[in-house]
Parts: sequence; structure tokens; C-alpha cells
Amino acid sequence: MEAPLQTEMVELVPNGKHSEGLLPAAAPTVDNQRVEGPRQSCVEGEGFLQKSPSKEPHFTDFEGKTSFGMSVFNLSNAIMGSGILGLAYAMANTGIILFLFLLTAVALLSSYSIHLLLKSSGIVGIRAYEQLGYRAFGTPGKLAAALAITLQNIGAMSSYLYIIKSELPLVIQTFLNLEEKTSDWYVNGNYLVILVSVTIILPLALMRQLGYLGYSSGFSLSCMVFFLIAVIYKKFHVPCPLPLNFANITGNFSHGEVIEEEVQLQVNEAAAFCSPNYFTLNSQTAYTIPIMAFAFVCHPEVLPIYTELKDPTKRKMQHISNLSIAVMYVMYFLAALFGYLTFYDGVESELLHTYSKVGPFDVLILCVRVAVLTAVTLTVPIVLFPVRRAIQQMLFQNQEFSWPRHVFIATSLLTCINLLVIFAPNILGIFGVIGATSAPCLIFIFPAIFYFRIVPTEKEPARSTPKILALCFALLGLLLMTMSLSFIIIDWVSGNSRHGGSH
Ligand SMILES: NC(=O)C[C@H](N)C(=O)O
Repeated sequence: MEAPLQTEMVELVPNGKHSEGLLPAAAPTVDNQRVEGPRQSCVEGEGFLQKSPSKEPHFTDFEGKTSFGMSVFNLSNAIMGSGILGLAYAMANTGIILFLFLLTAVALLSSYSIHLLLKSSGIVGIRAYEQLGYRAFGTPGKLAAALAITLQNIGAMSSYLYIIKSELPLVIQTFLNLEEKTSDWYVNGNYLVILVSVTIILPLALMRQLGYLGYSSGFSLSCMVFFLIAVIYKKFHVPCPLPLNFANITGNFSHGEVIEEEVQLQVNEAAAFCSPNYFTLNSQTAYTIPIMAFAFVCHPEVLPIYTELKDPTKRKMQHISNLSIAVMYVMYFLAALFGYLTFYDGVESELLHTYSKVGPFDVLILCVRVAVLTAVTLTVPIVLFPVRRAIQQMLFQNQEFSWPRHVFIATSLLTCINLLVIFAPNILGIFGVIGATSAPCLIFIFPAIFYFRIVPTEKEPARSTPKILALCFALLGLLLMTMSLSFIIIDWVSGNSRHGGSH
């Protein structure tokens, strides 16, 4: 890859975590009402996005260098993450048609919310999500946005560590040629996740600058493409029902003489199990919107990517967003469809883990596991950077850089996330809670209310169609959030979760 391209890439952090996203960039706005002070010299990772001092990043005079194509790549990278692993489960609980309808709706709404963000930022010349919050509602607005981003990133990190907890034991089991899972510590996900956190993630998270870690953004995206190809390939090579499922659904295989009707019944049951549902509703359907919302979150990265764009215009950035969302929409649908059509109702909330039913020694699945594990392990420290920065911004705003504080925040964050992952029964809880709280805030509620406040009434009166639409959008977000949260809580209380994949 050419040097200039690399420079552009390194400025972005994968899974939507831009290194500058949480900075109070010293961007004096056009009509200078609520603008934050100059950037703190103590901000970590400064070298990660070095600009010449004469060219203080300003939305209007900042000279972006990133091409259209590279921006599509960067934004796709920001969208794509662990969310893709939960979508097949969502399809199993909605049916193909309802899933397609909901996925389309979330993708379209996501694109509309980017439109709101771009329009608001165009008016005030701001290039970070929190700053829009600050501009709209002052410090509470900024804190709310920072909190939602922090929560979203903590959710993303937890889901990554959860993947380590569930997949690493399987990889080790395969390498050690163990047919059955033993109780040894080296195949215990909880120990392994702590081990990986301490030996790999913590040292990387302690770095002051991200440096080359930024390059792994492209790597994670390639791993997910590899994962998708494997899912499609496996659909045509994994039998349905799996011997395990068949035994489960028919139950009494070995009981005495099997009379002809029983055989027929079993065949019918197997056929019913292995035919797709087009429209289903059950208690787990409540997780669908949160999983999809989680999967489409990239909104904190849109403005930084816009700032980096060459010859930026709102229209161009909207095209970039629409294209990235469209590409991810296709990938998400294919992964969900083929994952579902491989296991049908037997699919687990973390699709990759479901392949352990196929057989522990499958080479293709082993390679996918190793690739995904490497990608998520490298992504955790990158996602941790903006969270630490947000915490520093919120709690230690005007203080110099301090190593003890730097180390303390990273260690505490990792400890909390480890505990969360060890005690979380499955990844669905993470997708559910984050997808029902911070994701709707970042996608629906905040862009709409920020827009409502930021666009001046002289330009668009409060009762103008775009503003009323924006308010309806915020209300829709609030409704989805309340509904999803209530259904998830009801599901927990009634304890009838049927998802697999716990360890
Ligand atoms: N960027 C994020 O916060 C989550 C990402 N959309 C994912 O699916 O993992």
C-alpha cells in the first residue's frame, strides 16, 4: 500500500473508534457560541494523528486527504464488528422475511440519522459527536454523548472478550487433539480471557500512542469477509439435521424396535426442523432490533471521517455513508441467511460458536476462529483508547498527562470488562443491553435532538417538516429503546431464554 494511503488509514481506529473522536478539537465554530477551549497538551495518542501546528484541525479549513473509496472502506470498517455474529440468531427468531424487513428499516434509519448529523455539523462546523452535544445542550449534552459512546465501546470490547472466552478454548482443544472438553484450566474460557487480557491486551492498551495498531482496522474487516465466505461455504457442506440435533429432536433413537411410523415421524420432524421460517415471533424476537442497532452503530466516526475527506461536501459524505451501509447491509444479510440456513433453529447467539457442533477438527472453521480471535484481540486496545480518553475528558479535564492515571484507568477498565465477560452468561446479554441503550441513543435520539437544537429556527422553524420528522425519529428511538429493554427484562425475569452458547 502506498504511503499516503497508510497515513490516512492510521488516523482511523477500527470498529468505528477514531482516535480523535473524543477530543475537544479546537475548532472555533462559525458563529462562536459554544466552543470548547484549545486542545490539551496532555492528550494521549496525539502522535497518532499529527497535524502541523499551523494547520489546527478545523472543519472548514482542515484539508482532508482521504479519497472517496478509502472513506467508504474506513466507514465500513467502523460499522463492521462483532454484531455480525449475532444476526443469524436474530433471523432464527424473526424468520427470513421479517428479518429482511427489520434489517432494511434499521439500515435506512441509520442512513437518515447520518443525514441529520451531517446537516447539524454543516451548520456549526463541528467535527466530533460530543461537540454536537455540547453545542446543542452545553456540558450535559457533551457528557450524555460521551457516556453513550463509552457505554457502546465497553459493550463492543465485552463482546470481543466474550468471543475470546468462547472460541479460544475450542482452538486449543483442536490443537491438542482433544475430542471432548476437559476441565483443565487451559480449556477454561474464563482463565483464558484473563490470560489474554493480561499478556496481550493490557500491554497494548498501556501504550501512549496507537501507532501501527491502527493498521489492524483493515485486518479485522478482512477477517469478517473471510468469516462470511466460510459461512456461505459451510451451508452447502454441513448436513441438516446434524446428528446431534436429530438425536435431540427425536429423542428415543435407541429404544427397542423402531416401528415404521416412528421412523416416518422422525423424518417428518427432521424435515420440519430443517425448513426455514419466514415469519416468526417468540420471546427472543425482542433481541432483534438491539442486535441490529448494535451492528449498525458507526455514528461517532462519521464526522471524523467527514473531516478527513478530500473535497468534502455533505452530499459526498452522504454517498459514502449510504454506500458503506449498503455494503454492510448485504454482508449482514448474507451472513445471517447462510448461518441460519445451516443450523436453522439450532443457531446460537454467537454464530461462530455454533460451528463447534459440526466437529472440533474442521480446518476451515479453525482458520476462521484463529483469524477472528486475532482480529478481536487486536481491536480491544484500540477500542479502549477513546473510552479512556472520554473518562479523562469527563473526570480530569485540564490535567497534565500522568502515567499512573493512564495505567490505572486502563487496568480498571480491563478488569471491569473481564468481570463482565466472566459473569455474562452469553453474548446475547451484551448485544441486548448495549443495543437497547447506547445504540438507540447514538443512532436515533441524539442525532435527532441535536439537529432540532442546532439548526436555527430562522432557517427551519420548529414546526417545519424536517424538524418534525427529526422529532418523530427521536420518539421512535425512545420507543424502540423502551420496548426492547422491557422485553429483554421480561425475558430475563421469566428466565425462558433458549439461546445456546453459554460456557
Ligand atoms: N461500532 C460499534 O460500536 C459496533 C459495531 N457496529 C459492531 O457490530 O461490532
